[in-house]
Amino acid sequence: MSQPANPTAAAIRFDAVEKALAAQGKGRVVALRDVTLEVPPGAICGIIGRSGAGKSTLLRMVNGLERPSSGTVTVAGHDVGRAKGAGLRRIRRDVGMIFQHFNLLASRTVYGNIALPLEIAGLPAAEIRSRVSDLIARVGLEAQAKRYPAELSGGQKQRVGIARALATRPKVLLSDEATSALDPETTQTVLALLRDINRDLGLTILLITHEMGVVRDIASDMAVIDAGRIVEAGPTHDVFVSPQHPTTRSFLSGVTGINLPGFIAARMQDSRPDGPAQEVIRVTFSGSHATDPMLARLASEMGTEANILAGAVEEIGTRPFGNLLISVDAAKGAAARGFLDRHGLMTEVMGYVR
Ligand SMILES: Nc1ncnc2c1ncn2[C@@H]1O[C@H](COP(=O)(O)OP(=O)(O)OP(=O)(O)O)[C@@H](O)[C@H]1O
Repeated sequence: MSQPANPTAAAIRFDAVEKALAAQGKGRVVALRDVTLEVPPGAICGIIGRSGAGKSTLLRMVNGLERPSSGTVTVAGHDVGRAKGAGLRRIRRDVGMIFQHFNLLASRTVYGNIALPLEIAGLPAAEIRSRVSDLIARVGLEAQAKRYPAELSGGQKQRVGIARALATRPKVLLSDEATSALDPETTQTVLALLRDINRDLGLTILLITHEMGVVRDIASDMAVIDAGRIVEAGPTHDVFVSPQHPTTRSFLSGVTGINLPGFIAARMQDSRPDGPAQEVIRVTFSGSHATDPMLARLASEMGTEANILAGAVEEIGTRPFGNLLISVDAAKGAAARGFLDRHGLMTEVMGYVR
């Protein structure tokens, strides 16, 4: 078996991973196909996909809950798929996990839940006390330390989950839809906590989600999974600016503030109609580009008036990213796009309206 040239370079690495599962009545289901993906140390990597795309299967391979049918999964250079016994336990200590429904023990307090993995690992009582106190402070639950899960809000429960996952000082944190059961405001506070942990502890985070907003708000890198295949991957900013795959685009249309007004969407058609029509163009820009002067120049230099239909500027990481939907006279569409492209904006024809 060939080994990667520098097996420690990536925190997590999937090499040509396939996973076939025996499904009742359906024969074999191929959950993952030829998955190759590298997560650099210290990255926050978001994996997005629809229900059944294979996200959970992919995540569960990182702590050995699933083994590849073929291919290799390594964590910090250790082959998880082939590890057994003490070797597998050692890898699992390096990999913490948090869950959508928190998976806390109802019979234990906040303190007791966080202490559990340390008790299992057999740490001395004094060491457990000191570590748990530090973790409780880190996740901001000092006032709740003696409470039971039933007395906590969803956000507080997830904080306990995060503290428990960090107890064994892992190198990697896996997040299985950790904010899916939370309201938008609580989601933001939990994502902020994960960002702090990533920054302060240098922890690599691999998270799965079906929400592009989560990827936008936290992930430095992302991959899109569709029917068991990685169809697109790269730095989050780059994927947002220039999505290549239809699945990525469909996920993006929900978050980038570029949904067409209903009365236009209803009249859109794919091909240019005969007679006068408007071409609807998506304009994407990143960095410090300002579109206003560019649209003014489009009018003054090209004689093409653009109607602004929708738009939003957001921040991904620390870099601005903008999306604008405009319409121009279809007869001048190609020239307008050429002008905007030449000036560093990216354009794409969305369709036509009469
Ligand atoms: N234990 C299993 N036995 C048989 N098939 C399975 C098993 N687990 C998952 N599958 C199948 O593998 C495919 C991928 O499932 P997986 O749970 O990884 O997707 P997912 O993207 O996490 O979906 P969701 O977001 O709904 O949890 C699906 O077709 C699913 O039905």
